[in-house]
Amino acid sequence: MSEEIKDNMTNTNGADNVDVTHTAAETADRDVTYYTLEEVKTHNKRTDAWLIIHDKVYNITSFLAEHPGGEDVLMAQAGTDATVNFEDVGHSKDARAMLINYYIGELKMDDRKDGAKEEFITTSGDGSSSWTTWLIPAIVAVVVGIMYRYYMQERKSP
Ligand code: HEM
Repeated sequence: MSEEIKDNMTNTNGADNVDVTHTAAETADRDVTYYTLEEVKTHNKRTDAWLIIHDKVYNITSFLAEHPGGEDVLMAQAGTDATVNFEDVGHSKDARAMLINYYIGELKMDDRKDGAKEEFITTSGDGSSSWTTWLIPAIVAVVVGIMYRYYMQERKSP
C-alpha cells in the first residue's frame, strides 16, 4: 500500500514548471500521499480509475461520465501515466484547473522519469555545486596573477 508522508509539498518543486496550477499553493496544507506506479496500475476499471499527470495521481472515477472528450479516451489511460496524451490534446486552462478536484497524491520519487528526478534534485539544492561558483574566482585569480607579474617586471626595469 501507499505510505503517508507529512510534509509541505516542497518535494514537488521539480514539477512546478508545468502548467498544472494546483501544485504547491492549493495542496500545501494537505498531507501528501505517495503512490507507486504499480499501485496506480491496479486502478484501471470503470468503477475505480486513477491516472497520473505530471507526477500527480488523480482518481477520475467520478469524472469519467462528465469528461467532455468522452469516457473511452479516459478509460484508455486509466492506470497509466497520461501526461503525454493529456498534453497532446492541448487541454484548456479550465480543464487544468479541474484537476485539483480529482487529486489524491503524488507519484513516488523512485517511479518518476529521470528528467523529473534530476530536476527535483537540482531545484531543491542550494546551487553550491554550480560551475560558476568556482570558475569566476578562478578567472579573477588568473587575471590578478598576470597583473602582479606585469607590475613586478615594470618595477625591475630601469
Ligand atoms: C482528469 C483529467 C482530465 C480532465 C480534467 C479533462 C478535462 C477536459 C475538458 C474540460 C475538456 C474540454 C476541452 C478543454 O477545456 O480543454 C476535455 C476534452 C478532451 N479531453 Fe480531457 N481531461 C482529462 C484527461 C484527459 C486524458 C488523459 C485524455 C487522453 C487522451 C483526454 C482527452 C480529451 C479529448 C480527446 C478531448 C476532446 C478535445 C476536443 O474535442 O477538441 N482528456 N478534457
